[in-house]
Amino acid sequence: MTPQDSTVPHSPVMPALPTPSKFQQFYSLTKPRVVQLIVFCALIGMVLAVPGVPTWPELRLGLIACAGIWLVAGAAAAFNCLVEAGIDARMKRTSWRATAQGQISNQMALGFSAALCVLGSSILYFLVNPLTMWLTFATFVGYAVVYTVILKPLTPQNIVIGGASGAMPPVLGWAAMTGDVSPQALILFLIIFLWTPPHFWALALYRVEDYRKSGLPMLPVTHGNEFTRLQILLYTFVLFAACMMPFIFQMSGWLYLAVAVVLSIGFTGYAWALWRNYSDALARKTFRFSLIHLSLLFAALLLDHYLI
Ligand code: HEM
Ligand SMILES: CC(C)=CCC/C(C)=C/CC/C(C)=C/COP(=O)(O)OP(=O)(O)O
Repeated sequence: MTPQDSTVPHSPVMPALPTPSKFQQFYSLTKPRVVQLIVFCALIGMVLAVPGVPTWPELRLGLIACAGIWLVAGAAAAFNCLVEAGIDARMKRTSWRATAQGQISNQMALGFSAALCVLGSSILYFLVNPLTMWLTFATFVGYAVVYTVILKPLTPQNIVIGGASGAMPPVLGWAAMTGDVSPQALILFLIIFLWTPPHFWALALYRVEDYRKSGLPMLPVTHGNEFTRLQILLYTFVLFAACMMPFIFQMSGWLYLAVAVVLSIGFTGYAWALWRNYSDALARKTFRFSLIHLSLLFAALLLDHYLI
């Protein structure tokens, strides 16, 4: 059961969940599952940046960089929870958050976010390299300030432009290992960038009432269900092409290609089915499939790099 399930009002069958500990409350502000996938994508950037099997110093550098990126990404997520405490309180999906419930004060959340950001940035600056620190810090600002504070309340294209910060992890991983940003890393950036709109809009479709209440100009609220479904479909087409790029540009082999084709057909298939015949249940499945798509796509890059 997820925490948001506990917000079902006065359910006769659902016993109240025990109040989470202070540690759990702070930890959940870092959006752990999202950040896990973010760090995994950074890890794949690291793996592809190093030809063959990594040496022990490379492995150690990679693990340290993962820790630094993890901390700064968690800081960005916590800052988002702080800024959006009022909005989160209005939405069923997010109303359980400790900041929304007032269990963690604004000062505490700010201090927590700042501490994670300073710690993570210091690790990256002193133990990895300054370029990775600056890129990761720019990503923090991109998500915490540009997306959360400026774009999200301003335009339905918020997640498209803001998605650039979510797409940065492979670039950060690559920079950590090589001290440089390469075109190959930018291909991985492009894949996550194009994946983000169908990922988010599928969720926004079946959570549309939440977003209406929030007052945020999310696409299904401003442009309706049908237009959003069309956008999802179009993005999955372009994403399909982008997912072929690692093979075309010889960053991967046949294993990746086979997995990428199957996953892309799956994602486009969901988007097509959603376009033809909408239901909340299908939108939910499409959102869930987006997570499988990105996770397996990047796992295939890893396997391909080592096995073939
Ligand atoms: C601006 C970009 C993005 C937006 C607006 C967005 C939005 C969301 C939202 C609203 C959820 C919550 C779903 C729920 O509570 O049921 C979610 C879940 C998730 N997102 Fe994203 N997302 C973005 C980018 C990313 C990126 C870049 C990644 C990873 C690389 C990612 C990975 C995930 C994962 C793993 C979940 C599931 C979390 C869970 O099950 O608790 N998202 N996303
Ligand atoms: C330094 C670094 C790598 C930073 C990564 C930034 C980051 C955490 C990107 C993930 C994007 C994300 C959690 C979107 C959730 O959307 P939302 O915030 O609109 O969702 P909500 O409604 O659940 O708050």
